[in-house]
Amino acid sequence: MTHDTWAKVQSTLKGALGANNFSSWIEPLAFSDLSAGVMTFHVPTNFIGNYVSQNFGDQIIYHMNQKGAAVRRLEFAVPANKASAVSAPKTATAPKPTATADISGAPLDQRFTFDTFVVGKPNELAHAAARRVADGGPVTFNPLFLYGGVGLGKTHLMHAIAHELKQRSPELNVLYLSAEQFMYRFITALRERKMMDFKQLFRSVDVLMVDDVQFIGGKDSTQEEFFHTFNALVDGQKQIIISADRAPGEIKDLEERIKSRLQCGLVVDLHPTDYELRLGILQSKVEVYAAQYPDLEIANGVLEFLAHRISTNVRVLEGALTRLFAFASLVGREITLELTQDCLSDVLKASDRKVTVEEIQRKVSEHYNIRLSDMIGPKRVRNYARPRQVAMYLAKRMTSRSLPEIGRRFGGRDHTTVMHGVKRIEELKITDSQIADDLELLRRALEE
Ligand SMILES: Nc1ncnc2c1ncn2[C@@H]1O[C@H](COP(=O)(O)OP(=O)(O)OP(=O)(O)O)[C@@H](O)[C@H]1O
Repeated sequence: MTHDTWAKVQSTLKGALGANNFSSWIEPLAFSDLSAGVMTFHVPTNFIGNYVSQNFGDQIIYHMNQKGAAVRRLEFAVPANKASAVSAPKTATAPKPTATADISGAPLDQRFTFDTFVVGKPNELAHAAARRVADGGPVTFNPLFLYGGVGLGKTHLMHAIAHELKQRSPELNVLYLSAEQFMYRFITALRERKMMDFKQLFRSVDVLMVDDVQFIGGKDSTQEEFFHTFNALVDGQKQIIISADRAPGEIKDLEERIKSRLQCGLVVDLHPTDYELRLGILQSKVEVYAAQYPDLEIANGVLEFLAHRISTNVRVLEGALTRLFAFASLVGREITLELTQDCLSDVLKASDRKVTVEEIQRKVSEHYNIRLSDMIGPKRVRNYARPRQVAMYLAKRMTSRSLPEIGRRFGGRDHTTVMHGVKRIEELKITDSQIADDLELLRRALEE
């Protein structure tokens, strides 16, 4: 019977989580047992158990209960024959999922601290506001509302605040959870008729952090409960920190009264990263990797290349670097530009800003005030040759075109000519500040 229920829940989860998430996280779970409200799964590794417990635990419990199985808690165990292969503890227990059972929120990522957060122009205000809240003391703005696009550091900053607050005042009751978890807890409390406990629980915290609050848009009863929780905490001078992917006023299907409450404190946004911030983040991550892979060398220009080319979000940037280091260590080679382009061709393609070689040629000829036909044409006088090399360099750096492809677009030149041009500009960039300035200006103009 329970096997059938689990099979049904699996198919619900497949729809809810998407095929990729499903095959990565839910499929590896082997249902083992359900007794006294504890549902046990066998998992291939503790990592999977922990991840599922943190990210999908509440949903699994919710759907199991919806389908009539009384589940209060999940447990994940690595079967004995596999356990010897992993060093982590044998079982991973889900954070107690019922709202009435405890006050634990979602776990905090130990890596998300202020120390590891790189500050640049796009996020300096959000960082300063987060620091202020993390300093504790009297509540000056309530709530702190952080918003910005995907992967720009909202969760990182929230966890950093939580770590800092807990370190300064271990007695503080800091609760961090996603809006989705808030909803699941609320629904569970309703179903189990434990709303009083739920209310008490949420009103007893000193600091409440709710991530991705846009999730409650359109969920009327959750909004209502969130509104009351919010008011009670603000009245009690408790700090609230909220994040969302957009400004309060722009959250779809969110009641006006909630929008206006969310705007009462300090609303700050994390802007999309700029080149300098991306480079700073890459440099700081490389320091971490350097300790992990002491034998790996990274060639000059690789980080700059990645910072140019991957501008979608920090998560993608980090993922690219992780992959690059893993790949280089497998093949035991230095991380060169070529290796980077090989290893990350799909990521680079996906985040291609779609700057074309033609655009580069046009911008460069305008910049140096020469005719496009002269830059592409056969003349070798320096007035044309240098801008041509600059354009070749930018084409290599800013597009995913290969050397022969670039050569073809420069009047059918050979790939070795392009390679020579790229190398020459790389050298001049260091010795000739005029060239370095030109490159920077052109890059910015092309990125716009
Ligand atoms: N300024 C930064 N310095 C260092 N790491 C950063 C910075 N900004 C983001 N990151 C890293 O990028 C990844 C994504 O960040 P995070 O999860 O905080 O994004 P988010 O804004 O909450 O995204 P989402 O909208 O998807 O929830 C994390 O690994 C985080 O550590």
